[in-house]
Amino acid sequence: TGLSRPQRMLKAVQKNATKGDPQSVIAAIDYYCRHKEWAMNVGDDKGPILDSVVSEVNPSTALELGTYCGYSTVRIARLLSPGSKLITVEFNPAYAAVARQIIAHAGLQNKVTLVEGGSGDLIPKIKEQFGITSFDFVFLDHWKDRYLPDIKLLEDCGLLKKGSVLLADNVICPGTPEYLEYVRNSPRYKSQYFQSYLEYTKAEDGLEKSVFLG
Ligand SMILES: O=C(NCCNC(=O)c1cc(-c2ccc(F)cc2)cc(O)c1O)c1cc(O)ncn1
Ligand SMILES: [Mg+2]
Repeated sequence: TGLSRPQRMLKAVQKNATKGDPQSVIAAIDYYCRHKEWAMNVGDDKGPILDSVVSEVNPSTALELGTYCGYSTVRIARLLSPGSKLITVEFNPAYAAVARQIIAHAGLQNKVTLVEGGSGDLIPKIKEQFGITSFDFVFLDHWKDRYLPDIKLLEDCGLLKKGSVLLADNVICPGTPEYLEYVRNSPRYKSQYFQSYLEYTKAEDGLEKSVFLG
């Protein structure tokens, strides 16, 4: 049945983006998804909000849950200071295979570690496997019903510290009601909603930024 949607997106990047140029990779994906076929990248409406939070935090250690094709991985990694690391977790091997090639096309493979597996299984192993004590920044963009259990897991594993910033995609569409209720009502978080649009559409969506208070 030919190429998958992620594989078609990869071909568009390889055809239209300049190797080693993250901005051209981002532009090629956004063009493809807006004019050819929709895909669940954070996109060019929410993307600048992601960029501004990453730039403000300037994380030494960052975690992304839900790589998909690597679009937000490239957005985040291109803004990291030298010596900083982004770990990105993807459950779906087909997605991970495309993401590795898109991240490499952008020339960001040295800043990114892509780990294949379920976030619930991998999070408890991160300290020992990567020698990371805590994350300055976490981007949540994976299965929407995993957002809440996974931040509780991050808390329990001691991977968040005072000031760690969580940024969650899709809090309106598809929606993450339990997660939102938790971060907005917990005394352990200071939460803020950034209204935007579902990628490449006119539907409402937004990002929730939550600072861990320790
Ligand atoms: O689907 C897996 N991950 C993507 C999570 N992300 C989403 O589901 C997602 C969905 C949407 C979305 C919004 C409106 C709509 F009509 C349809 C989809 C938008 C987004 O921005 C997302 O981020 C997945 C599969 C698998 O086999 N293993 C591990 N993960
Ligand atoms: Mg998303």
